Amino acid sequence: MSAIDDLLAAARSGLDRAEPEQAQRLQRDGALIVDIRPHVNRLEEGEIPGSVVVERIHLEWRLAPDSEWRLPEVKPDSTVIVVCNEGYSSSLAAADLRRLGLPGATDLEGGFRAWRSAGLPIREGGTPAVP
Ligand SMILES: O=S(=O)([O-])[S-]
Repeated sequence: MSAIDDLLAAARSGLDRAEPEQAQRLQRDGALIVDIRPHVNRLEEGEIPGSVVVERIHLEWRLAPDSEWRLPEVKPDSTVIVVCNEGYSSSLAAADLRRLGLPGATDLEGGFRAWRSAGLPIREGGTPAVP
C-alpha cells in the first residue's frame, strides 16, 4: 500500500460514509452538503441542488465550529456531507473536519458522479463558492 492509500484508509475508518440516496435523505433531514469540486467540474457536470460550494482551500475555516469565519449554519452537531468528484479527496476533507470538532462530518461515497449515476436531481453547475 502507498502512503496515500494508508492515509485514505485511516480517514475512512472514522467516517460513516453516505451513499447517494442516503445523502439525499440526510439532506432532507437538515444535513448540509458541501461541494469542494473544482469550478470546471461543477460547470461541466452540474451540482447537487441545495449544496453549498466551498473552495477546498477555505474548507476548514468555513466549517470548523469554532472558526470565526465559519458558515452561520454550521453548528457543532451539524451533519455535513463533503462531496468531490469520485469520493476520494472528500474522505480526507471530512476526516479533517471531524478532527476540527465536527463529529457529524462525512462524505458522499462515489462523489458527485455516483449521485448523478443514481439518477438523483442535479442543478446547473458553476455556482460561485461562498466567499
Ligand atoms: O475528486 S476525487 O478526489 O474523487 S478524484
